[in-house]
Amino acid sequence: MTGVEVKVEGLTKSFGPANIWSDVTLTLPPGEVSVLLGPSGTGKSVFLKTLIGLLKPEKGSIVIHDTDLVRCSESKLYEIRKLFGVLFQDGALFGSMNLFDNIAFPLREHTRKSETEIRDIVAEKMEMVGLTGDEGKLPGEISGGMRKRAGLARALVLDPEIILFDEPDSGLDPVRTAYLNQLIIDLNAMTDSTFLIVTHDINTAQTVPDNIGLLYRKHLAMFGPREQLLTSEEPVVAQFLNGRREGPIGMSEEKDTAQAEREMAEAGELQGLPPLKPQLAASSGMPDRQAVHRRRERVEAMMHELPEPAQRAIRESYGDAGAQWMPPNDGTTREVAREQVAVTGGRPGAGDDRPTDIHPRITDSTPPPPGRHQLSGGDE
Ligand SMILES: Nc1ncnc2c1ncn2[C@@H]1O[C@H](COP(=O)(O)OP(=O)(O)OP(=O)(O)O)[C@@H](O)[C@H]1O
Repeated sequence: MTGVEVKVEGLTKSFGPANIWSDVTLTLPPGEVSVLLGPSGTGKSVFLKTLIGLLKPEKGSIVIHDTDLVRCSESKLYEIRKLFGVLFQDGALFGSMNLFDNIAFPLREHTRKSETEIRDIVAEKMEMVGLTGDEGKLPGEISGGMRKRAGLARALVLDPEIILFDEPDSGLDPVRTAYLNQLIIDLNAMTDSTFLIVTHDINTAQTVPDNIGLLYRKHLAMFGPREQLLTSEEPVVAQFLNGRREGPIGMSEEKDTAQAEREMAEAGELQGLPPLKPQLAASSGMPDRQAVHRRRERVEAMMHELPEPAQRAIRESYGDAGAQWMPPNDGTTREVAREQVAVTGGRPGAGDDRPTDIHPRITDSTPPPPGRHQLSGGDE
């Protein structure tokens, strides 16, 4: 099942007089993985809760399958909510139920499936997250990483078209986070669902998503292809990606502009961004990630809107083949560039006839990731 597009327009949310964010507009592309970043307290969790209709915004719309969640009836909202799977921070498992019953819970609540069907579905989802054999364990008897994976199996059990992850990496060590990130990419390859991940983990933001958004100063400061944020020269982005004190983000709120500018000037040499890391690819043996191909078409169409560093990074991420479809920097039109692709095998000016790969996988220089069967390793 392919994930669905989520179109958010002009969304504004306040609690009483306290405005959390205003005029948030973004589209989660179907089946792609998006990450939402932002300093603590900027309302990322509130955004997730608003998306699934648990909180009502004052303004704006959230359109899924032609239905505006903000304005639809309660019964329609109930139906639309079934399209969502949510992984809460702690997995949100029932402490007194074993993993099987926890994962079976949404099926027993929302469907009329027989116990035999439920057993098969639960077994399938537990296998997907590497928990086969742990059905009888209680949440209190397993590690935090396993609880996250059990929560993920439960989020998957109704075959959702959209999966929301609220800080999936919180409380996990870097190694478990790396396993979980690989699992997220593999699940995306298996399900082709639309993913939105809220995280503070810079490595997750650098290596997992196709798109990144940043909530800052009560607005969505940015949302676009991962390379757009990861190469952005905005001070707030540099501060966030480098985890520094110097910059516009303060301890409890944003600093005033004068103080931030003073600090930035003093720490001028710290302005740079960390090197761009390659995006994780699905593990070997996994289905091809369909989102990679769709995203490539989509990014091609919007290339001219992106800043030059982002364009360069995208081109580089596709390696030699990137020259095949990116508008060249020499003023040649896209049509001419396409002709050059046809004639020269993709490198304007190159006359050889090396074979071309129309949809090469995003390059990933990391060692081959673990297979599903290994995911439970080391968690006990
Ligand atoms: N139900 C509520 N009623 C009133 N205020 C709320 C409610 N839920 C959240 N808030 C406020 O909204 C703001 C944003 O909270 P939220 O948890 O979404 O931030 P966040 O960006 O997810 O933070 P963190 O990164 O620390 O998890 C906070 O000031 C919080 O106190």
